[in-house]
Amino acid sequence: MKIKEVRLRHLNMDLTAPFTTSFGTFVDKEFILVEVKNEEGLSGWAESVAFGAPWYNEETIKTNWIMLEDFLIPLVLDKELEHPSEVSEMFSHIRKNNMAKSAIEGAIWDLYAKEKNIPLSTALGGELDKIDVGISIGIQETVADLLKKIENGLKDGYKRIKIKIQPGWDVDVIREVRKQYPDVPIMADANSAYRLKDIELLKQLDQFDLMMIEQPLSSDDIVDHATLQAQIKTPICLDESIHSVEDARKALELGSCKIINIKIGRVGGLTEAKKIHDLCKERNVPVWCGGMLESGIGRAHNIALTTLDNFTMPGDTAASANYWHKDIIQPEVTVEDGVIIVPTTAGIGFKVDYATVDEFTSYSKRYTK
Ligand SMILES: O=C(O)CCC(=O)c1ccccc1C(=O)O
Ligand SMILES: [Mg+2]
Repeated sequence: MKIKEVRLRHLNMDLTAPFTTSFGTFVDKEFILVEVKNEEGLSGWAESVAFGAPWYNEETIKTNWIMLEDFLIPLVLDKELEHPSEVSEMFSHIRKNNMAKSAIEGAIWDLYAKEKNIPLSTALGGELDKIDVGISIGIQETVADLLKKIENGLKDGYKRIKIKIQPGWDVDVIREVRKQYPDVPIMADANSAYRLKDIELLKQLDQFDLMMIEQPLSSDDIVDHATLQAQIKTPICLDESIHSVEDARKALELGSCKIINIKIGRVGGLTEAKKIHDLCKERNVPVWCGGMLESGIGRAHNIALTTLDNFTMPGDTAASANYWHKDIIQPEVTVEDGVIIVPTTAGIGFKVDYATVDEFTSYSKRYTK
């Protein structure tokens, strides 16, 4: 396989509703779409999940664009590749910038699967033909608004409800939700909003039988999380703190978490994501696939990854319509009874809708050797 051309596009898509986390509110999603082409003009696609501002991690759309243009694209253009797993090796001397790396690595995985005429899920070694998904609900203005969103999510069939929390929107809110829904699988995601000094408050969450609490403490911490996990019953799931299979190994060895949220972008690509999956499987630690408000292209990658058999908990890959007025793939991602049917056609398994891509593209650039 040889990459003869790379095209970067900058897109901006309006969300159907604002999405609020402890670190900020999204009303739209700006992102970079990566298209790689081989000698026959076949295209592979992926997106960067970096946000416009460095809220979730240190990367942004602009830092990703620069990393891609100055370092990552030149490393892959016109190189003979046997397998996409070589890409993360080629990038290994470049520190961090995982979302930028993942964006081009993912596009190469898609192209590889298309060249082989197999689904991306199969190329990754995934075997599930359908996957379970849940929904992530942002911080709302009122508890009534939250209960309404949960009702809609359950009506749509989602298999678990994730509730974003932050100081001031936590124990009392979850109590109300539990009162209304005593048996629904519920989890909370704090996006690093607490510190160990909040331990008494976090202990109170134990009474609600949550599936897990996601990333309660600092985004760069695995030490305090271990202290916290030893003192609460609710399983901790790490998101922001895990950037690699090595981070996962250390967190598991310290007892910092009992579950890991795998996000392809956060860990630098599909190859590393699979390694984390494999390590967790070996250690009987369940994983699930997180989301970054992706367009259909990122969503398709998440679906493919989730077909690996240790993705035993519902992920955040909700339907396209949960986020977008119109998605950039055909067909859009749909969810029925909390299940997504895994596509069986080559690569990501969804057609890229060029006209809609163009509609949302503000600028683009083409790279050749
Ligand atoms: O629905 C999704 O795509 C995931 C929503 C979500 O929880 C999220 C959205 C933006 C940034 C971080 C997170 C997160 O999982 O922490
Ligand atoms: Mg999270």
